Order: sequence, then C-alpha cells, then structure tokens
Amino acid sequence: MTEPVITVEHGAVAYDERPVLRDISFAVAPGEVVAVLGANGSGKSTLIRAILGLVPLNAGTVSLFGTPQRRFRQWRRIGYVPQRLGAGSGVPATVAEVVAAGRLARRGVIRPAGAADRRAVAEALRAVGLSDRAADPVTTLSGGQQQRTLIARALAGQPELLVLDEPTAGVDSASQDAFAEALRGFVADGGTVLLVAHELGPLAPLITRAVVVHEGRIAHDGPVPEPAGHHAAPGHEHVHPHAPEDSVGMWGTPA
Ligand SMILES: Nc1ncnc2c1ncn2[C@@H]1O[C@H](COP(=O)(O)OP(=O)(O)OP(=O)(O)O)[C@@H](O)[C@H]1O
Repeated sequence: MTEPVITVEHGAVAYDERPVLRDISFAVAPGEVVAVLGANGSGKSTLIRAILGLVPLNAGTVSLFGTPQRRFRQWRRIGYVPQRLGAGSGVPATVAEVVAAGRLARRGVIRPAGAADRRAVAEALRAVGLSDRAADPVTTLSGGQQQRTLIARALAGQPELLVLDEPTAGVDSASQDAFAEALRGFVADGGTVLLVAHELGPLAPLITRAVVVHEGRIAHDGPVPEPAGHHAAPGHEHVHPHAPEDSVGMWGTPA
C-alpha cells in the first residue's frame, strides 16, 4: 500500500486558547493535487502551517511521508510557498538569487553551488516562465512575477510535496497561466500538491480533490464543489437576485 504524503488525525489548533481548527482528519496520497478551500478566516492557512509544524497542534497528530511530524527531518522533500512576499526589505536580490535560495536545504550552506544546483535553478525559472528575468532585481517584477519567483524557489529544491498558500491570489492572468503550467509539469513528474485557494481559475483542471474548511472543521472532502451562487447550469430556475452573501464564501458546503 502506498504511504500517504500527509496524514492529519484529529488535529486541533488554538490561538490564545481560541479554537481555530477542531478535530481535522484527512490524508493526501502521492500524486494528488488537493485544494483547501473556505471562507476568509476559516482556518485554511492555519491548517497548512500546522501540517508543516509552523504552528503547534494542541491535539491530534500529523505525519509526513509516514513519519510523525515531530520526528520528521527530511524537510528538503517539501517545498513551501507562504501567502505573501514580506514587505520589501529593500535588499535588491535578483530573481536568480531568490530561486537559488531554494537549493540551500539540498546542498547545505557550506558547499558552493554546483552544476546540478545551477541546472535546477535554470529549470525552475523556465518552468514558471521567468528565464528572461533571471538577472533582474525581484523588486522590479510585478506582484504575479514575484509570486512566480517564490514558486520557482520552491521548485528549485526539487521537492516531492509542494505546499502553497494562495499561490494565485491577486496574480495577473498571465502569471496564473504560467503557474498552472509549472504545476502541471511538477505533477506529471510525480509531485504531490496541497494548496490553499480562493479561486481556482486555470488551476481547476489540475485539482484532484477539494477539502473545504468551515469554522475550523472539514465541511467537504471530495470533488471540487460548484461555487455557491452558481446559477448558470441549464435548467436552474431558482432566481433570487437579492440573496445575501453566503456565509461560507464562494464555496458552498454540502446541504
Ligand atoms: N498567529 C495568529 N494569532 C492569532 N490568531 C490568528 C493567527 N493566525 C490566524 N489567526 C486567526 O485564526 C483564524 C484563521 O486564520 P487563517 O489565516 O488560518 O484563515 P484562512 O482561512 O487562511 O483565512 P484567509 O483566507 O483570510 O487567508 C482567523 O480568525 C485569524 O484571525
């Protein structure tokens, strides 16, 4: 039997004793592309941060590649792209330098970059369509291109699992398409993906499963649900032009 890449069992997280995730259980198998959906503040980012050990669980367990998270040491197998590039520090790193940082965990800081590192960086830049910007300071790139730079940094580490927090939020459509293409290549090479998203856009065809978080619990685990308020389907006759915003956000929970 193939070992899940991620297993969460009865996971719970609280911030300052305020419960944010309660009794979360789900698993991600190798090769899956799982989208975590849900309204603002439902706990999506907290869930992936808990999986990565960036926030502590106060109940339950997480295993990564079959190893309990607290004993897991093979972090190079995981590439993580957090929600946003932090506020500009003014350090004029080039695109290639940022992407090369994704190799550090693999080669160790002591050993200088070798041919394999340079190849991995070039390949990651190509995958996100930024080869021609390699020498430019990241600060001269658009928000979408900066996001692609971070994705390339994660890809350069040649991870087996990519964890992405809203990779396409506020990103122009050219960058969304470039990202979808990069992800398609990553998955075709056997990679596994867990991503948080508000809108799937060009990623939709790649998603194999959706997990909807609602008020700290999993409200749905299965096929990508139709966005709430989707009335374009033929034969849909229920018209309510002034219906209030669904409290779940754009993703409906099953009745
Ligand atoms: N470090 C923190 N300390 C205290 N509360 C936090 C912290 N991080 C998140 N929260 C709170 O926990 C809840 C869940 O936040 P989280 O960021 O996980 O939600 P989300 O579903 O990812 O939201 P969004 O879609 O807005 O990114 C929110 O009420 C948020 O305010």
